[in-house]
Order: sequence, then structure tokens, then C-alpha cells
Amino acid sequence: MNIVSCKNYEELSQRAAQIVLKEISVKPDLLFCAATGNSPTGMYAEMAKKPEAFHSLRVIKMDEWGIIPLSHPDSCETYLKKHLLRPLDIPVERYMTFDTAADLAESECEKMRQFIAANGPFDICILGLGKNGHIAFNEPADFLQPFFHKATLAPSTIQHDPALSQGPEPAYGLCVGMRDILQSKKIIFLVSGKGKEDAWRRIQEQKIGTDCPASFLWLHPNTDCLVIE
Ligand SMILES: O=C1O[C@H](COP(=O)(O)O)[C@@H](O)[C@H](O)[C@H]1O
Repeated sequence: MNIVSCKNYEELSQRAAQIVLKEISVKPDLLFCAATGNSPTGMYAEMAKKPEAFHSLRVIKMDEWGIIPLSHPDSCETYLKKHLLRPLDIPVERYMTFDTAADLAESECEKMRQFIAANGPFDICILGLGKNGHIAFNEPADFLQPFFHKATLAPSTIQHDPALSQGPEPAYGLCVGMRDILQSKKIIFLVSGKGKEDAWRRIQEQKIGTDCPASFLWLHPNTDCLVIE
């Protein structure tokens, strides 16, 4: 993991966008696995300054809450439409998404597994860090999941957004698995936001364990970790 210290959020966002622009100049139709949350918002805004560069970009949604409908203002779907798909003018034909309604969860997981098997690996995977060390919805646990799956969410993950903590229990999400992430040709890992000091310290120990799924990024040969320090 190549750790890049940034002065502030603006620098982190600009550097991350520059990495994407460099990659897309080589492969315009690259497959881009998109995280949501506060960490990549600035990066996506930087990318949106050069929409012409993304005329062939293919986007796949990384994760989604199962406890709210896709049309909810706090869904990952709504976020991606607002911050990535509309600003970059990505049509539905170049966007792979999934539903998370309880009765569809299993079939949607299977659909995504088949899509990734046929179209993967991701050329670029954007990751944020959860306060508990998670990446996507791969939460700390005794074991981790390799493929796209339905995940039970940790309390700290649900509390990340007050609107989400009002949903029925147990709360779940759908997300890419650890193998999907670690097979990516390039990973851009954004470490930004309050309350992540413990998780970041744990990563810096360079000890790989399922108590901190983000620690597995040490196994990946092409990860740029941008951190505000
Ligand atoms: O719960 C989550 O949080 C992380 C980090 O979110 P951020 O708002 O601090 O950037 C996010 O990357 C992840 O996809 C999501 O599951």
C-alpha cells in the first residue's frame, strides 16, 4: 500500500481525481467501482470538472443500504446519481446497479456476482474507511466474504447516518466482497473524516486480520492510500 499524506480534504480529492484521469487516459472504458459517503465526494467533484474525459467510463455501484428504498435521499443510488452519474453524464447502459429490497436481495446478489465474473475485475475501485475498519460493507467479523453478498451492518455503520438508524432491525446492506475488491487492478483508498483514528492506527500496524477488513489492503499490489494527516 502506497500511503500518500495530504494536507487537507481538497488535496486528497484533487490527487485522487488525478490518479483516475491518468488511468482513464490509457483505458477510456475502464470499469469503476464507486464508493459513496463523504470521503469521495470531493474527488467526484474534481472529476466532474473534466466530464469529457469520462465519455466511455463504466460505473458499478459498490454497496447499498437494505434498510431504505433506492429512492431515499440517503441511499447510495441517490448519492451516485447526484455526485457521479449526472455530472459525468453516465447513461444507464454504462451503470451497473442493484436493488436491495428484502425479497430481491438474494437474486440481486447473484446478478451482481454474474456481472462481476463476466466483466471484472474492476479497473479502479474507490474505497472509504469505516470507523470500525470496514471497507464497503465488509464489516469486522470472524471471517470475511469473497463475493458480492448481503451483509449484516455493524451499529457504528448504521449510526453513520441518523436517518438510517430508524429502519427495521437487523439492518443489512448489499456489497462487493473482499475478493472483488482485492482483484481490482487499482485501488484508491480514501482515509478522511472524524472518528477513524483507531481504525487508521490499526491499519498502520501492518497486521492483517478480519477484525479490520481494511488491513487486507496491505495484500494488494497497487493501492494508493490517500490520508489527511
Ligand atoms: O459506512 C460506510 O462508510 C464508509 C466511509 O464513509 P465516509 O462518509 O466517512 O466516507 C464508506 O466508504 C462505506 O462505503 C460505507 O459503507
